Amino acid sequence: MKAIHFGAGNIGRGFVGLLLHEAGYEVVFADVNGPLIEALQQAPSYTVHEAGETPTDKVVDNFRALNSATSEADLINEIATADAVTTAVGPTVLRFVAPVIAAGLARREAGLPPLAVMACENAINATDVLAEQVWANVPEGDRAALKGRVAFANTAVDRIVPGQSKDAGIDVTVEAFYEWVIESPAFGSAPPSIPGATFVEDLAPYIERKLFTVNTGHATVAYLGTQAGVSKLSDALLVPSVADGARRVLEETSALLVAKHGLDEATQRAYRQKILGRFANPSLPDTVERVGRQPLRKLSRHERFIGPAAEIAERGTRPVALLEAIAAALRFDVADDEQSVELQRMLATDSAETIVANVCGLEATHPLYADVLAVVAAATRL
Ligand SMILES: NC(=O)c1ccc[n+]([C@@H]2O[C@H](COP(=O)([O-])OP(=O)(O)OC[C@H]3O[C@@H](n4cnc5c(N)ncnc54)[C@H](O)[C@@H]3O)[C@@H](O)[C@H]2O)c1
Ligand SMILES: O=P(O)(O)OC[C@@H](O)[C@@H](O)[C@H](O)[C@H](O)CO
Repeated sequence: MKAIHFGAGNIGRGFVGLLLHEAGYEVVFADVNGPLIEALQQAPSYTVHEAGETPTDKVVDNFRALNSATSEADLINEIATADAVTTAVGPTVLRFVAPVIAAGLARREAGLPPLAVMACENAINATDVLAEQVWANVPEGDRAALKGRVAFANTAVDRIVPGQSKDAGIDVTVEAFYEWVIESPAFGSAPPSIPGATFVEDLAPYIERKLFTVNTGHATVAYLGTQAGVSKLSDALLVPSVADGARRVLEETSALLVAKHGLDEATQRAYRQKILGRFANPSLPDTVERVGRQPLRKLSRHERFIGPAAEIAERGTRPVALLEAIAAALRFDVADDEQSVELQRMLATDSAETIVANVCGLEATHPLYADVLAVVAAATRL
């Protein structure tokens, strides 16, 4: 079995690549980072260090690596004969990998089993977004013929993989916990064989539970921690106001998830407590800068803050802790984060109305609008 994995970064090497390797796939990493690809090409293996109370090392071998910026023709041929394509490049990068997947499909022999395509990004229905972009790169007249050659499945991936130290090379330090949930109906009776993954009929409750608990909580700790002057993520939870803010945010999103998806309240309480414990793991060298990265994405309409806050407001409740977290997110000012710089520029030059419309995607008639407008107005420097 062969899998092409786009994005040989933290989660790519430390999670998706590892689980595909353990499932018996030969993994072909594709990335635009030239030095990273060269390092992977020169190494017979790399090690995933699971940090925690019982540190464990796992060795990944049987992989190859291709520079997707300079070896496009080779990559297309690899996709044409692969069993699976996965991505962990970031939701905004999917449109750049879509054309090469489309070209690989066009080369694929009709007799081969459908190519399993799974985007492993922190976003609701990321594979649907990728699929749309792949089909946009296939001439209309060819689409019907290629439909049977591919199966697109949404997934939810969960493992904290922090930024790696410069001397780590291609090895990766990760937390021990992981969860990969894959929506199965697209595969019919032949889902890919990935023993480390869980296959479910409907991903919606799983991706929302993950994004609105793990990622809402994580980002809250990052933004409140930044305001408290802390850099290491686990240290932020030692600040009582940060821990309290995260706890209250997760109570709000949990109430929504329980009401919306019928989750068991006690199970959800245990889930969020476990997650706060994962954030507090001092063996993980994670930072508020990484977890808070790309605040414009994180403040967008269907993401971890506005997404649940909007639904809570639609149900007639005011999301107080989420609004406090949004206020902290607006203050995220990190010089080497392009979106943070852009956000601060907007706060200095644009009206609150423009920012709420363009960043948060809320219409003036929405029940959350006035509250978000007030929070943004307090952060603008006009
Ligand atoms: N790190 C985590 O804890 C974690 C956990 C779950 C999900 N995720 C999600 O996984 C995705 C990747 O996150 P990460 O932390 O691994 O980031 P990362 O920056 O470590 O890795 C992303 C990789 O994608 C590569 N890339 C960028 N553009 C590309 C292109 N056009 N073609 C091929 N490769 C390209 C980059 O060079 C980089 O190596 C994000 O969507 C993130 O939300 C991350
Ligand atoms: O990757 P982002 O920027 O969407 O979010 C940052 C972190 O919250 C995220 O990477 C988590 O570590 C991960 O989602 C845990 O599963």
